Amino acid sequence: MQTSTQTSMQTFGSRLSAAMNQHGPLCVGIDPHAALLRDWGLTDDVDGLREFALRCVEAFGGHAAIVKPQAAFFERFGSPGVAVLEETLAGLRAAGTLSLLDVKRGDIGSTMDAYAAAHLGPAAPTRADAITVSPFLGVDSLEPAFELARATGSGIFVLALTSNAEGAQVQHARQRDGRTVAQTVIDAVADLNDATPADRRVADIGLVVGATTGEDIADLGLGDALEHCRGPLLAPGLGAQGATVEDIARAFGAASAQVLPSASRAVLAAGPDAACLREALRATATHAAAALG
Ligand SMILES: O=c1ccn([C@@H]2O[C@H](COP(=O)(O)O)[C@@H](O)[C@H]2O)c(=O)[nH]1
Repeated sequence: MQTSTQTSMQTFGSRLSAAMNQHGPLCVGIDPHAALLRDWGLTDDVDGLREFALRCVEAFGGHAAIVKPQAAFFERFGSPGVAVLEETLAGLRAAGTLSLLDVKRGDIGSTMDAYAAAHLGPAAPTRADAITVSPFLGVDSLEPAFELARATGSGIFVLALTSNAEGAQVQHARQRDGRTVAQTVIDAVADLNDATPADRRVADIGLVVGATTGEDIADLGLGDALEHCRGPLLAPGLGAQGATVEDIARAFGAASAQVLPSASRAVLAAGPDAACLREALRATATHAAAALG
């Protein structure tokens, strides 16, 4: 039986869809690389990290469909860096902006339960509206995260076809039934999203499909499966990794309306001025909206 909280709770898919309509289909990353800290005139330490991350919150909060802090760049400073991550996520929440924490978690179910609680639990210090997860211990091992996401109106993005060339070693491999590993992940997510109302632009469980994977989508025949999975398709690799929004539109075809291109360095290079960062975000989001329809 549903509780009154569950019935009144908005799903992640509907919140994301509204944000994509309002701000354009773009996910902007907060990736405080050492080189970017230097370019912004900041020190490569936790003070520099905090200044960088809070400047991004100021620039993107209220202006982006969704913001994706990359956990690794915070964790490299240990617990003070994680405290900055908590502050960053809280800042985005206060601005009413969706957050997607890129942590790529994946483990046996009993441990996955704890990872889910750490990032999707209602009172967790590093809670986000959505997280990235790795399915390579089996998509079913991620069930505790799917379950908590359903209970809290959060989202999950499952790695399927990543933007790096090395991903092919695993993701293009074929199983006994002839399907690639990538296709198995996409089909499993389609099953999870099966009950999503037909009028919803995107469902709650998404996939990560790199913006750079256009030829692979075609060669592996994944276009239809991506469209039918109904989930948002996070497409990292825009800009710094060489992909353009036109590449994305060509590669994803009929699934283009579900695509959420993601750019970090390409937008962050406009810093450190918050107005310049916001302008770079707006220009990229406008371009993406025009290309993806
Ligand atoms: O397949 C993947 C999955 C995740 N990422 C992450 O996205 C950003 C990309 O940053 P750019 O500066 O826009 O290249 C980064 O956090 C990656 O870890 C990805 O690139 N590909």
